[in-house]
Amino acid sequence: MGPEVRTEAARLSAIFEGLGAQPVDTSILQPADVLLDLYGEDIRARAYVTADPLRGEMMLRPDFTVPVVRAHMDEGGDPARYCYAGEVFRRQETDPDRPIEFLQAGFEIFGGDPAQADAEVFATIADALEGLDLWPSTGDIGILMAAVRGLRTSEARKGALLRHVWRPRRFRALLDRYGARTPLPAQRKALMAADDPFEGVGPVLGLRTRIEIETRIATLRDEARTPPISEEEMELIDMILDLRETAPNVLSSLRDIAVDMPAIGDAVTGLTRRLDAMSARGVDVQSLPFEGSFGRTTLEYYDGFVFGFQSPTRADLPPVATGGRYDALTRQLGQGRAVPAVGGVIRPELVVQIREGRA
Ligand SMILES: N[C@@H](Cc1c[nH]c[nH+]1)C(=O)O
Repeated sequence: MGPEVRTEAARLSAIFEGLGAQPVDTSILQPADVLLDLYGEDIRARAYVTADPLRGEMMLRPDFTVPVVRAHMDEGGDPARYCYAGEVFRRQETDPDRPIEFLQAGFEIFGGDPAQADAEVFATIADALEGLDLWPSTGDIGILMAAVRGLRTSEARKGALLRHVWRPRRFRALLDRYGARTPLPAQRKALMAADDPFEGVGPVLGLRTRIEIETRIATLRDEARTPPISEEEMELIDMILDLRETAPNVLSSLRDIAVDMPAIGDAVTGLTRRLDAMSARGVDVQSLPFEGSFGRTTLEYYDGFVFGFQSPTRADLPPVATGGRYDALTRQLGQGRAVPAVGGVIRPELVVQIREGRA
């Protein structure tokens, strides 16, 4: 890594510190058994995990956010803001040109008004990247979550959809099944119809007990008896997933959708307030892109505003900056306490690479 990269990381840290963020460090080796699940499927597959004889499973930190939240929930008072710069580690499964170890310079805001904090994080990162002509993307996982929670269907279905919000393909498949757009697989249908599913199957082998299997079949039967999600609600969810427009146009579509789906009302008000706060900070909200599905494939702790900045001329590079809101993560690590929180990171190596490519 060249000295320019360290200089760039220091420049970014100085910007965050200038906003009152307290510099923090986290151990490179983190407890995997406690933390790894919080990242979700993608990172779980990409973390470097090792075993320590006394501490159990350890991993090379895949990011700073989770360790910083953990430390804050253990010992910090609200509100608080932190910044950091250091290496994170992620396996690359397919692309050998992507680094497995890279620097992140970032900051996190705990507490305060969520719309203001979202706007501050986004505007600070946009300003820090000024001159690189990057393209922003934004989204809001909270809108889709609110829509799912408001569906007129069983809690079991809502729970399953919420667990898969970050996995678009599985979410789609589940939704289409619940909306009766795809039929039940033949085998499942036969199982549902059988008077005694154990008849003629011989002794119960395998890892699951008979009681576990019976409970699972009862759950599947409940599911099969639940009426399909209405076509009207299916279409509203589709409309949310397909949103891809400037933020003001998305906002007006969402207001229309909220008439038929009042459950997203608060999330839409939150988006309105965020856009106002962003505009007050000089963000060009009129042309800001917003996608209903943005941020659904990365970190599973995001549950509100999400954003990224990408080079339009270097689409081969990963996003230069990413971030988002993760209120629920603070509750998971807070032992009963929770605080609204948002943050973002910039990758100094990519900033230098793009800047040099343009020089
Ligand atoms: N930790 C995230 C970025 C982030 C910081 N704060 C919120 N999000 C990442 O590694 O992509």
